[in-house]
Amino acid sequence: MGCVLGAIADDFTGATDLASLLARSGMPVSLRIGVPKTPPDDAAPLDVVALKIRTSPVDEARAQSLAALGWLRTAGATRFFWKYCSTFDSTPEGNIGPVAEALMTALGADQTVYCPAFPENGRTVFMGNLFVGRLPLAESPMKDHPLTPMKDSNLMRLLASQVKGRTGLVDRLTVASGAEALHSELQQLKDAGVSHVVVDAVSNDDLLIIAEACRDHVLLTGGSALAMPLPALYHADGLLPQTVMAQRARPTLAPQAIVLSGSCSDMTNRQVAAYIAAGRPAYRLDPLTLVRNGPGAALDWIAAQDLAKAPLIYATADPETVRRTQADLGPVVAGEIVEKALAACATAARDKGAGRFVVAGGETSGAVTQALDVDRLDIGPEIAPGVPWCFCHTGERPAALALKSGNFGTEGFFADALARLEEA
Ligand SMILES: Nc1ncnc2c1ncn2[C@@H]1O[C@H](COP(=O)(O)OP(=O)(O)OP(=O)(O)O)[C@@H](O)[C@H]1O
Ligand SMILES: O=C(O)[C@@H](O)C(=O)CO
Repeated sequence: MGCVLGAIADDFTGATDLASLLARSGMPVSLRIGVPKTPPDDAAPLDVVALKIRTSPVDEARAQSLAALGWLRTAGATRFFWKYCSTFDSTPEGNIGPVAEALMTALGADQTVYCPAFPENGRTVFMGNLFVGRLPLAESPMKDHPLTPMKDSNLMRLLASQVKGRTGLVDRLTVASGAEALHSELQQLKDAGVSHVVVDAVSNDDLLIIAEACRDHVLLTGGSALAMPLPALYHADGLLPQTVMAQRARPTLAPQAIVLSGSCSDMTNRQVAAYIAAGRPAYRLDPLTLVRNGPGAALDWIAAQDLAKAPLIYATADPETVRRTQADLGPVVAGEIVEKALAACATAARDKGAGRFVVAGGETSGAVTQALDVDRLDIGPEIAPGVPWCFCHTGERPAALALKSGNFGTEGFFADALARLEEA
C-alpha cells in the first residue's frame, strides 16, 4: 500500500521525535532525510520527510516544504502533518506560519489547527500560552536559545506575526467538553474567517480529543504528540489498514561510538556535565578558536581516541558563554561554524569505524546526518519520550543514530542511549 499520512518536519530531531510517536501505533513508519530524489515507490503508510528549515529564509522553507508535499502526494498521502517544535521555536518571520499557509494553499484548506503541546515532555498549552514545565515559554530556558530565542509565550501573538490570515483560539474549556464541542467551535471560527486556530492541550487526553475532532482535516500542525493518536483514528476510519510494523532485522553495528553535542539547551548542558563527571573522554569545541584554526585539533583528538569509550565532542555552553561568542561572531556564523565542525567530527569518527552516533540538537543533527550521507532511517527503540534509536547505512556500513532534541531526555541520557542499544 502507499502512504496515507505524509508528515513534514522542520528539523531532524523533530522528525525522529514524530516518527517514534507514530511508530508507537505499531504501524510502519519511514523517515526520509530531505525530499527524496527518487519516486515514492517504497512509501510507508506513515511517511515523514525531515527538512532542515527551522531557521532558513522563509522562501526557502516554503519551497522545500512544498517539494516535500509534492513527493508525499505522489506517494499517495491524503492527510498531512506539519511538525514543528514543542517549544514553537521560530523567528518573528517564520517558519511555522509561512509554511502552514503555503501547505494550506496547496491543499485547498481554509483552516488549520496549531498545537505544539507534548505533555510527556512537560509542554502544555493553556489559554493560548505555551508552558515548559511550570514556566511560561518566555521565562523558560528557551528565552536563551542561540538561534530562536523565545521571548513571548502567547502562541496567537507569535503566529500573528508569521501569517497573513486571521488567528484565533479554542481554549481548554471547550477542548475538555469533547470532540463535538471542539468541532463546532472550529466551524464557527471558520465561518468568522479565522484560518489559524491555536488549540489548548494539557494532557494526552486533550490531544486525543483534538485529533478526534480534526480527523477529517487534510492538514494538521503541531508537535509530535498531536500526531500520536492519528494512526488509530485513520485505521478506525478505514483509511489505514492495521498492518503490523515489519520488524526489519537490526543491522549489526560496530561497537565504536561517538557523542556529538551542539545543543546549548539547559538539559543538554546537564547531560554533557553528567557524561564528563562519569569520567568519559570529552573535548570542548570553542567557536572562536574554530574560526581562527578550523576543526583540525578536534579531528586530531578523535584520531587519538579509543572510540569504544564513546568520547564526547561538544560545543554546548551556558547562555552567558553563548552570548559572548555571539557578540563576537554573530549567531548565524557561530552556529554554522559549530555545525560544520561537528559534521567533520562525525565523518572522521565514521571513517575511524564508529557505528553508533548520539547527537544532541536539531540543527546539529541536521548537519551531522547530512554529512554522513544518510537518506533514510528506520525507527528503532525509544530511549526517552520522542528520542528513538534510528538505523541506516552510512556509505557501506550500517549505523545507529540517536538524534536528541535539545531539551529531551534526562541527565544520564548519553550513557543511557548507548546502554539501550546494547539491550535492543
Ligand atoms: N558555544 C556556542 N556558541 C554559539 N552557538 C553555538 C554554540 N554551541 C552550539 N551552537 C549553535 O547553537 C545551535 C543549537 O541548535 P540545535 O538545534 O543544534 O540545538 P537545540 O535547539 O538545543 O536542539 P532542538 O532544536 O532539537 O531543540 C546550533 O546552530 C549550534 O551550532
Ligand atoms: O518538538 C520538539 O520539542 C522536538 O521534536 C523538536 O522539534 C526539537 O527540535
